[in-house]
This record gives sequence, C-alpha cells and structure tokens, in this order.
Amino acid sequence: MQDQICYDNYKNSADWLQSRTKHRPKVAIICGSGLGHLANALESQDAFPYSDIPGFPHCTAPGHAGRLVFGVLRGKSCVCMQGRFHMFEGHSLYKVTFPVRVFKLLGVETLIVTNAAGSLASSYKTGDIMIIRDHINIPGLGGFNPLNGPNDERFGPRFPVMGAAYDKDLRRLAWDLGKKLAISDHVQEGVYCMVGGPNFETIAEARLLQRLGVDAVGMSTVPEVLIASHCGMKVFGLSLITNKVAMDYEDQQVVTQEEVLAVSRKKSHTLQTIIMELVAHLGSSTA
Ligand SMILES: O=P(O)(O)O[C@H]1O[C@H](CO)[C@@H](O)[C@H]1O
Ligand SMILES: Nc1nc2[nH]cnc2c(=O)[nH]1
Repeated sequence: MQDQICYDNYKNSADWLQSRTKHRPKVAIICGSGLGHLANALESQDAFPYSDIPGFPHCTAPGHAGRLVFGVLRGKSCVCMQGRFHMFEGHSLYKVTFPVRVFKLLGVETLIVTNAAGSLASSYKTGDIMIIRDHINIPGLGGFNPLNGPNDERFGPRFPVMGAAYDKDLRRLAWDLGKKLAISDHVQEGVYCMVGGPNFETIAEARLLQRLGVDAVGMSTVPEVLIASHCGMKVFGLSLITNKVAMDYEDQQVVTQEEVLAVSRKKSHTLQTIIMELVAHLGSSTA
C-alpha cells in the first residue's frame, strides 16, 4: 500500500494557508477539466500555485491550471481548486484527496465537485449538465479506496455510510435553479461512474457500464467525495457531458481529450451559473 498521510501533514498545509489568507471559506469547489474559469469569478482573490503549498501534489492533467484560489462568490467566502489530481497521473488516492482534508481543517462545510464526463444515458445530449445523484466506484470495488489503511477518527468513522453522499436538499435546489434559469431542458440527474483511466472506454466496457446503470463516466470525483462525506461535509456534484460514449463497433465517433476540453470550455458557462446561484442560496433554509 502507498504511504498514508498523517494528520499533521494536513494541519501543516491548513496552517500555511490560514497564515496567508484572511478568507475563512465554508464552501470548497473543485473544478473539472476545462472548468477552471469559475475561479476567475471570485472577488478579493488570494491565489496560490499548488507547487507553493506544503503537501500539495503537482497537477499534470490537461485543462487543470494547478492553483488554489480563495475569494468571495455571491457574497460567500469560497476556496476553489483550479485543477484537480487524478489517480491516472500516478498520484496515490491519499494525494488525490489531500486537499479535501485540508479544506475540512480550514472549516469548509460544503464541497462542490465538478467534472467533464462522457454519457451512457441515451437521453443525454452533449453540453447537458448532470446533477450527480449517486456514484459507482470501479477502482473502489477493486480495493482502491482513499479510506484504506488505519482510520483517523478525528476525520470520521471506520465504516462510513455512503448511501446519501450527495446532499438531497442541494440536489433539489439545483433542480429548482435549473427551472428558474430556464435551462431545465439541459439539466439531468443521474449516476456517475469513476473508472481509473487514462484510456477511454472500449465498446464492451461502455456496454457493461450502461447495463450497470451508469449515466455518465469519468476518471475522477469519487475519491474526493468519499473523503468529504467521511469527514461530514455536505457534497454536491455536477458533471458536464462533453461527449457521448461510443456503444457500437460501427460508431464513427471517437472521443479525444481535445474534444472534451473544447466542449467543457464552450459549455462551462451554464455549469458556472448553476454553481454561483447555488452558492448564493447556501445557508438559506433550503440548503
Ligand atoms: O474528471 P475531470 O477532472 O473533469 O477530467 C475528465 O476529463 C479527462 C478526460 O478528458 C479525465 O481526466 C476525466 O476524468
Ligand atoms: N472515462 C471517461 N472519461 C471522460 N471524461 C470526459 N469524457 C469521458 C469519457 O467518455 N470517458
């Protein structure tokens, strides 16, 4: 097993950040591939390259800038990861999820995760936004889990319940915001599946995932959600559907990283609008 990270390392990072910013965020946002533009909407920014922050890994995936940005979004103090870490980059799942426990020590109560994903649900269109209702953790089913190893009770219990990881009230609020913003035709709710990557799915894998009830597939998000839920954070997740996953050997559509990034950059505006509205409503009686 790769080396676990001890409490003092998370604390060291949190203390380093707290001594350099006056922001005390209750909300953290993780930006998926090509979705980092959201961080630019934060006011009164304090930004730190990941390479400067003790304990943070390096960001190598395309479309992930590698900056932690503190600031104010719709009146709420937030911290935003402009780029995330993936297992396929060679990071251990402890490193992939390192920032989430740092956020916990900074006082964050709500984690918003976003990603670019391919759709398996036939009704979904490219550019749709999927509210994540639940997930399937393919690496986790095979024993790769960031909660493996000795459990630190200061973060959470040995055997966390995961049946309601994605907060019901926030999902309902996002639906209502979709209606209010007149974009409900482009909003879906479904099941996200994490695969290890970095290759995209074979046709047989795509068919298998569809039979398993997967609506959208990607290579991230689930480890961060496990760690956030374990330490008692509220979690809300959105997938931007950047492509339809090929399901047929005759299918001429071949997904590429360039296409994923181009679609997410082009369509990120809707996702950002929902997140900004959601953040504005956090702390009200419905959220
Ligand atoms: O999940 P995010 O970080 O958005 O990235 C998604 O986009 C990449 C594939 O193009 C994969 O890393 C996939 O997981
Ligand atoms: N695994 C996987 N990840 C993605 N990220 C964006 N699109 C896809 C996809 O089709 N498959």
